[in-house]
This record gives sequence, structure tokens and C-alpha cells, in this order.
Amino acid sequence: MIEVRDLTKRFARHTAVNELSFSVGKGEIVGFLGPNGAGKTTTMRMLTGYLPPTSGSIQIGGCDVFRDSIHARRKIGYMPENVPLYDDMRVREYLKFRARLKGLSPRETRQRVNEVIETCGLESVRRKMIRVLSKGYRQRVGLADALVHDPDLLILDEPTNGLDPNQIRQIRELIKRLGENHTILLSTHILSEVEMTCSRVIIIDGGKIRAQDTPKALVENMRAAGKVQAEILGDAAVIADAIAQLDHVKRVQPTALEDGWAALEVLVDSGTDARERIHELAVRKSWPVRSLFRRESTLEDVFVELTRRD
Ligand SMILES: Nc1ncnc2c1ncn2[C@@H]1O[C@H](COP(=O)(O)OP(=O)(O)OP(=O)(O)O)[C@@H](O)[C@H]1O
Repeated sequence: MIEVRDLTKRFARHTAVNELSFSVGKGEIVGFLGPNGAGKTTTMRMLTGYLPPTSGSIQIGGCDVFRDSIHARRKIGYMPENVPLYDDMRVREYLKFRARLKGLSPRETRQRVNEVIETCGLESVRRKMIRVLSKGYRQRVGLADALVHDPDLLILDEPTNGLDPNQIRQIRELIKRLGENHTILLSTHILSEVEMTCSRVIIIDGGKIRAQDTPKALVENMRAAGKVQAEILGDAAVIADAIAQLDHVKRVQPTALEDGWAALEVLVDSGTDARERIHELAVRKSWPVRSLFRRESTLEDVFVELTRRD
């Protein structure tokens, strides 16, 4: 459904997207993850034809986004990060206006607007002015707009941004339902959301892909690399230095706790377990230990590991 090859976008001297290549197959729900400024919005704006790339190519359902933009755009429903809505229009009126703008006939417009109002749970607000809607309902209007011309592909830029936990759950459920008969690429900062909704994740940083796999595989690979957590009494920096000298230890992150203990997060080589060596060290130095365990990795660990700055 999406084929991106060597996509690059430079703004003046800043390269926001750097030779990105990836594909999204029909029916997939793919999460696009990255820290602020990673290049997610820039990539999505190029995919939807709103921003020309500096170089590279994008095909949507076999159509080149720039050479055959009319056909390509018909296949795409785009919900930008801050959904631009006309506050002085009523919900139904706005969706009709958008449908007409997207080239639907009056008959198709009536039918599709009614369908998307139902799909997006907008019945109770169909006659309300957009200005009075809550953020959750505004997002739903944005989704209804993206869906109104019945596209195969939905590109959603942070669809749950700024919503409260209940609204997030509702939008997430809606996206999952839409995923049953659409291909979806969505960007988000909320990692649990990706684990719950997406079949695959693409992690980008500095305009480049750092990893792409199923959330489960990403976490499992990370788990193989291993992480140990310890709480030891003493100076956090001194203890961290000593642990960092041990074999197979890749990195130690110390935190001084308020009660004088040090919390250490220790990343070790794949297939190794540093617990015994950390314990021996503590005994040798006469440092009291109150906890020492291997921690299960989460998608958040994968994300932090791949996009850390130091
Ligand atoms: N029109 C522009 N002119 C100059 N630089 C830009 C422009 N648009 C984006 N950038 C820069 O490109 C980089 C990528 O921005 P982008 O908005 O794509 O990131 P993002 O991953 O969507 O971030 P966020 O999570 O904060 O939305 C940033 O460094 C940004 O400052």
C-alpha cells in the first residue's frame, strides 16, 4: 500500500528526513514512533502530497504521490496533528463541505457523511457548531473527515494528542475497528498505544529508521540484551563506576534515592546475566544490597535505547 524509497527532505541546511525506505502492506496497522523532531510529521506530509520531497519516491497503492497526485490522494485519508476545522460550521455541514471538496457527488456525499457520522460516533453532535465540541469530539470529526471519501489508507498524525484517558481509549478502539478494513499508518508518543493497536512499529530518529518490527519482536530482541536493576547502599556514582567495570556490562544508569540508597539500572550483553557479579562486588566492598533482579524490557526500553542522545 505504501512504498517509500530513499525519501529525503532538507530544510535549508537541516535534513529532517534522511533516505528513508519502508513499505506498509495492505491491511497493516503500523505505528510510526520517534522523539520530538524525529521527522514523523515531515514524512507524513510528504506521504500525503502536502510537502514535496527533496529526493526519493513514494508510491501509494501503485500511484506516484507527485506524478499522479490526484489518484494517490484519493486513496489517502489524512488526519494532521492539529486538525484544522472550521469552528463556525456545524459538524454535518462541515463533513458535507469536505466531501464535496474531495470530489464526491451530492448523492455520494449524503450517503458517506451519514456513514462516517455513524462510524465515528458523531450522531449526538451532528447539528452542533464545531466551536463547542470537546477535544475528543473534534478529533472524531477529524477522523470522519479523513474517512469521508472512503480511502483505503489512513495516515493519522498523533490522533490521541491532547486527549484525556477516556477519550484516548475511545479513539484507540475506533482506530482498531477502522483497521479491520483499512491500512493505517499512525504516529504517536504513547508507547502503550502502539503495543495495543499496531501490528508493526517503525522507530525513527534524526530522520532515519532505527528499527522496524512487530512490537513483540522488538521487545524480545531487547530482552535478550538484558537489564538488571539493583538497589545498593552508598554513593550512586561510585557504585555505578564499579559496576561499569564488570565483564559484559554495557551501561549503568545510577539514580541517588532520597533515603541514601542508589538505584542502578544495568544494561548487559545479550545472553549474560550480571546479577552474580554485581552481588560478588557488593559483598567485596561491603555494600548492603536490598534488591537485585532482572527486569522485563518494555517497548519503552526499546524506544529509549534506540533514540537516546548520549
Ligand atoms: N517547514 C520547516 N522548515 C524548517 N524546518 C522544519 C520545517 N518543518 C519541520 N522542520 C524541522 O524538521 C525536523 C523534523 O520535524 P517533524 O515535525 O517532522 O518532527 P516530528 O517527528 O513530527 O516531531 P513532533 O513529535 O514534535 O511532532 C525538526 O527538526 C523540525 O524543526
